[in-house]
Amino acid sequence: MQAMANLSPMMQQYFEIKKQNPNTILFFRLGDFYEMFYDDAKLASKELDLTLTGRDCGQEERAPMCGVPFHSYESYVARLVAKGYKVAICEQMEDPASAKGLVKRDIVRVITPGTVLESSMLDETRNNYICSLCVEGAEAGICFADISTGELHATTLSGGDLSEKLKNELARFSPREILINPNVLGFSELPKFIRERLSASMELLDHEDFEKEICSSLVLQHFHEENLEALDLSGKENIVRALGALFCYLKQTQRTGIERINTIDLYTGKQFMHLDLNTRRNLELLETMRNKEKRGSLLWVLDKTRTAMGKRLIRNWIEQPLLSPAQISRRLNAVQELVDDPILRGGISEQLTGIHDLERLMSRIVYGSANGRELRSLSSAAARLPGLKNMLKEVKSNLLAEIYQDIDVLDDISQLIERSIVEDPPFSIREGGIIKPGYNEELDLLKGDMSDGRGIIAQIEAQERERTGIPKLKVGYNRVFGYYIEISNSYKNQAPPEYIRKQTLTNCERFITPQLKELEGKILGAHDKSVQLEFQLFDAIRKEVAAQLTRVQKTAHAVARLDVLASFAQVSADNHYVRPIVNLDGKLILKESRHPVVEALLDAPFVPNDVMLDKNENRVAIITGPNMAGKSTYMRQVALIVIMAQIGCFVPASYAEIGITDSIFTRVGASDDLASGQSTFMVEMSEVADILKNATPNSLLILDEIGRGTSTFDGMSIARAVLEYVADKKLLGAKTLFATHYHELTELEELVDGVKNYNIAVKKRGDDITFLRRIVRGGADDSFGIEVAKLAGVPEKIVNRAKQVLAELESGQEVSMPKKRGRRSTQDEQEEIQLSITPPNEAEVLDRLRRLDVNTLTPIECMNTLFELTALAKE
Ligand SMILES: Nc1ncnc2c1ncn2[C@@H]1O[C@H](COP(=O)(O)OP(=O)(O)OP(=O)(O)O)[C@@H](O)[C@H]1O
Repeated sequence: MQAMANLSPMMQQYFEIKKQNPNTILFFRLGDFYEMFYDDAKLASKELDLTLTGRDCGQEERAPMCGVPFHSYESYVARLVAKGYKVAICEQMEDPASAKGLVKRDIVRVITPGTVLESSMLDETRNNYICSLCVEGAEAGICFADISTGELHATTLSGGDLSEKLKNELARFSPREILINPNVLGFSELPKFIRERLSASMELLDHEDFEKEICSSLVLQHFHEENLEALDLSGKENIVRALGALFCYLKQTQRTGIERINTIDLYTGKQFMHLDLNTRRNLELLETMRNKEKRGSLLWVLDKTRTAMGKRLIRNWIEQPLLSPAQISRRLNAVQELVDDPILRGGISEQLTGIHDLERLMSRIVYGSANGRELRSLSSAAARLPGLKNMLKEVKSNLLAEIYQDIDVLDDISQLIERSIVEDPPFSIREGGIIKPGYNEELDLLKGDMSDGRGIIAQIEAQERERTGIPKLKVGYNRVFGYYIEISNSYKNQAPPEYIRKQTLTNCERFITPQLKELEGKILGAHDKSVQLEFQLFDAIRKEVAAQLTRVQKTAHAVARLDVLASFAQVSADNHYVRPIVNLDGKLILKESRHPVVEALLDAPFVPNDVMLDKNENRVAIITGPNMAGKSTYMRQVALIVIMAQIGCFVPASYAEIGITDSIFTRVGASDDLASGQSTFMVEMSEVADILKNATPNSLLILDEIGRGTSTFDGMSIARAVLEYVADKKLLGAKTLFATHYHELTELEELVDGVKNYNIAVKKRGDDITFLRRIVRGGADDSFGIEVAKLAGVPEKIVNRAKQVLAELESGQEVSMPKKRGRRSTQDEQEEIQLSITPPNEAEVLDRLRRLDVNTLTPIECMNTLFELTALAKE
């Protein structure tokens, strides 16, 4: 930084910008490249595999530098942003302060993980949220904005275990970037959770950024309101603080375009079913636990949406089951209408198929970064809206009728774009070729001048050929000389004296003439003017479209809802789902219910089962039965069906009555959390503790093998105590499915009110068992663990020994040690080894092994031979 005076003006600008933005990688526009310098260049060269070069900057040492092409910068930025870096795009612009019209460089936008707008950097199926979190005392204001769609959600969290609540809320929205006030650091485990569980980047702001007065004026300014009442924000101080800090950050990074966030969705936890982090993961709502894949999740079964907007909304709906029977029925009525009318359903899905992502297109248009192609995409999406709306003309259900009202066919917008933008516009908006002939008279005149000029050039070529008698005379153009006359070497001596020689090439000479230069001035002048005018016209069209933001957003939301409802209807019709009857009396009655995901994955037919839970005699079902019988599948299917019903979808059963459930809690499987220093059993118990603290009488509890992580008696005692607690109406009395291998617990049916025993039937013949997958009343008397171990391929010797131990335990005897064998002969041992490894091609494998001389082989050859012999042995 020393000797700033020696630096070139460009590098001086660089250092000035860098000083203001020390933690940001500057992408500095130079011609057709974005260049990075010094530490940024070193970092980018490492992270992006770019070649590091040097640039002379007027200092002793050359500045380390690397660059990426302008037209493909997005992929490089995407890679840096995915790693949590911030990238600032610096563009050249005319400096109005400079009399000489010097070029000034400045940041036009900072791209951070939560502020990405470029479609190539976004996953169209999910929102890209930025979160702002303000904790003050026992309360937190939290908001989530997606600047690529214009959504903004905000709420207040308080009471209970605030840290757990925050984790749940953060996990539900899964933001890419989180702005926090210093008080958040009081929850020591939260930053770790943000980094490791959410893989989000975290920005610690100052207390002043959340200052009450400043934040409320920023919020009012943003929404053009006079007071907080108008926004329903009075008394919601922490939401205002979080919003203020968010708007300030967006203003600093985005510079323009944040006005597309024009409404706030102020939600409360009371609208939606409570699903904690573990439950969402255990029930595999959006992705599988093991591979984090969509295939195998509930979303995978339900998502038949056709648009990106629908894909994003269906995720939100699945994660937010409703609590109001009226709202659930509204969705169910719409789904019913679409299930009953396959022609309407098919037509809607056909029309939806060509509708591009209106929300994200509009964001880019409002931001000012959309090009001609994106405007054309908007108009081709809009062109499908009249057909779509027309299909809904006679719908009967309220929700579909509302969607019909909300769809604006946007014909003025599509007409404007159709009229003004060419069909296949270029990528760049600064090189012309974008505006249609006939749209603007002045542009047409300029283009006319250009083509007249080109016509005259063609005439000149013909005239000169005739006048000079040179048959190969040509008029050409290049960026250096402009228009010139080219004569091949064999005729160059015939060039008339008024031709001015400009360039000598190997085979020809190039000349200019005053007439050609005059014409060139006219053509190029017209070209520059027309490119300039095209850009201005395009910008004006873009702004005209941007002014229609609210209409497009409303339509986009209507399209998204229709898409999700049509998807639910399609899945329901395809899989013979039934409409659930939603009630408030807590009854959960299912006839012939199925697991929606397992039935879609299984090749064999799925065995349906009934469910009977209520708030009285059937509060708790203790489910016993062999391993592998289907206990977990059964319990999860009940939870998934409740969720499906409460998001407004039909359910996989022949009959379903669903009592509104305010929360579902699951404790399934065991997962170590070694990183946090917690053992399997510790994790299990802390999850159980959370469930018991947060469940209500209207919750559904899925408890799978509580207590299995410790010794039998400890485990069984804990399981029994938990069961007694959840069953007791005075303590909790929540509907519970409780799977266990502790058969002793089945005696609770006799002892505790509301407990019923069930088991999943198997058929035993000799040592073999067949899984019937049917749930029946009563407790099982055996877990058939040893038989299942045999099925799983545990060696027979061990299975036999296990049977012996079991028999001794069951008869109350002391377990005897296995009989010691006498010394075995070497022949016995060899036979045993041979028995255990005897492959079918034994002779050949052994023979080749004997003859193998590894010293003559390369390591690769050795490996290949080994693979070959292994394969042969297995044949
Ligand atoms: N109703 C059913 N119809 C057909 N197949 C089923 C059914 N229920 C379960 N299965 C199959 O049985 C497998 C095992 O089921 P599940 O994991 O639910 O058994 P489990 O009783 O919980 O076993 P464990 O006690 O060992 O945990 C499932 O992966 C599924 O393929």
